[in-house]
Amino acid sequence: MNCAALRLSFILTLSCEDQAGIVAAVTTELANLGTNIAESSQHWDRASNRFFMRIAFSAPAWVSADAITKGLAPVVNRFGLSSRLLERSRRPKIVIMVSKFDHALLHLIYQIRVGWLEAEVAAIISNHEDSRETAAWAGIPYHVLPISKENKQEQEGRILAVIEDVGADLVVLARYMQVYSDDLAGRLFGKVINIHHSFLPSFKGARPYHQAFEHGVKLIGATAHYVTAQLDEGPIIEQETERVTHSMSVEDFIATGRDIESRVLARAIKRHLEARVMINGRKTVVFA
Ligand SMILES: Nc1nc2c(c(=O)[nH]1)N[C@@H](CN(C=O)c1ccc(C(=O)N[C@@H](CCC(=O)O)C(=O)O)cc1)CN2
Repeated sequence: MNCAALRLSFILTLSCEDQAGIVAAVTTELANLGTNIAESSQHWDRASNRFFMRIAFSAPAWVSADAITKGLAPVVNRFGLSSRLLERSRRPKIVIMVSKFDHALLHLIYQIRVGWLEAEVAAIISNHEDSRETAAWAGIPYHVLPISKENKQEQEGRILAVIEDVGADLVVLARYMQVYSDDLAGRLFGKVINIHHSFLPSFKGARPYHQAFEHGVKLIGATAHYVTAQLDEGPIIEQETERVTHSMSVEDFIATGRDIESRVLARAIKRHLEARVMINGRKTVVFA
């Protein structure tokens, strides 16, 4: 009999103030629960004196998530752990938000189709009609929610309704060019990833390629980050840059940037969905 068929996969992430004995206590309890550890990563952040850990493990099918949570409770209380247990039995659901530029959206659909990104696109939300055909081709529900200064609050309520209706685990802003209100950004903190088309913290806000072009930069880049009320200042998850030269136009910057944006966003989502990203104040810990 294939023993792997009778096991469930979990990921445990935890953080706390650094102190001795955390790894030993956690792994001992996991062993007592009959689990097999497949991957373990740790990081002590000197600046904040906080300890971060990510453990991927499998458990016999009769060991439920509740049993693991109960078994770990004494360790959680002893060390004051902030912990999260993720069961990897179902594909995570994502909602992708897009405006007019669809390169990042198309790249995500492709990476899911070829199996590199394990996720289900439960819905696409846009403030424009431009990606309706793409959604129909991919068999994904498409919600057009036009936005204006007058209807912003109502439109954001409809965004929330879609996210809640489909049970989204993550919202992806794939060049969605509208600023989330402080309320929406706050309510969804840690659950919304944006791709900004610059090497942050340079060139926040609108038209970063034009800003970069005017500054005569020799590198352009893209940054995937969690969305916060402070525009393009959320905890950074993934970045990449590429060289540019004086002979390139701003249109060349935009064309070069499309591939960088798509790759960076896809890597950030993959790492988030695998619980490899832990928020550490205004920064992140990203376990490879
Ligand atoms: N609260 C937040 N909302 C959003 C963030 C964020 O970090 N926090 N990221 C943006 C994406 N973005 C850059 O990556 C961005 C989007 C829009 C603008 C902007 O100035 N938009 C104009 C309208 C532009 C248009 O309609 O074409 C505006 O809102 O007045 C700047 C940066 C997503 N939201």
